[in-house]
Amino acid sequence: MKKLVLLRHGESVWNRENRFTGWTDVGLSEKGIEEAIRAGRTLKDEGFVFDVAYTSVLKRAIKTLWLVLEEMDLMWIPEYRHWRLNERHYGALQGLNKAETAERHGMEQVMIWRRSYDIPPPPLTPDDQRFPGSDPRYASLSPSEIPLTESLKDTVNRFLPYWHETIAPAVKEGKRVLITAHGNSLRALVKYLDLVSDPEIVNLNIPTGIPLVYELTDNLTPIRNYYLGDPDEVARASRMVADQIKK
Ligand SMILES: O=C(O)[C@@H](CO)OP(=O)(O)O
Repeated sequence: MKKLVLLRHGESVWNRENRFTGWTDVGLSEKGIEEAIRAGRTLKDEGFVFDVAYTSVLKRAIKTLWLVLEEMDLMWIPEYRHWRLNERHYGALQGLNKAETAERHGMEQVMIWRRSYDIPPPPLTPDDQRFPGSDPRYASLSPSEIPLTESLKDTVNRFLPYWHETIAPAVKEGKRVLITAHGNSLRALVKYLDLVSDPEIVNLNIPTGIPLVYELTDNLTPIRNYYLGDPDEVARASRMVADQIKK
């Protein structure tokens, strides 16, 4: 049996302000730092050890990884950062308050932008200062790989090549893998691993800073998954994510 641990970064400053974030590179809030340290402590107390870690090129996920590894006394293991693990690009919604956006456009529309599988939020224009085209960390990407917006389906499609080429082979080879990433990039991976249907994925919300453990067969078919946390607390935290568009 193989094990894989997924961890959404701790609360970010824009999570606290309830703003759509996407590829915006915001840091962790004080609470987010505490959540990451707690996640590291829990993993250590539960006897987890990692051989390698993967994260995005966004500092809220990188910092979460660092805090976890520090807490576990595993700062020496290899860490790989890749843009394919980034949060789903939120297009022209990036920076807007979620509840205010729902007031302006209606809950139903925002729910579609936020959670539908294949309808993306309104796109940025390439001259928008939020467009990541001139950010040096994306300099090696082809123009078609730099998003103006993304649906969850787009996120699945750009995440999976890295999963198949890099992460899955490491897990198959017996490496104990930790992935620290984002609410929607992890939803993309969960959708793929658990064969979640398009309508069902709408209801999946991943809370910040709570490790999600996957037990997998040698072929990486999921056997079961569970959060390392009190189930009531996990349910409450997931509901809070879902409710961010309510006032
Ligand atoms: O703003 C974002 O990038 C994501 C994650 O924080 O938000 P949501 O849960 O609304 O998809």
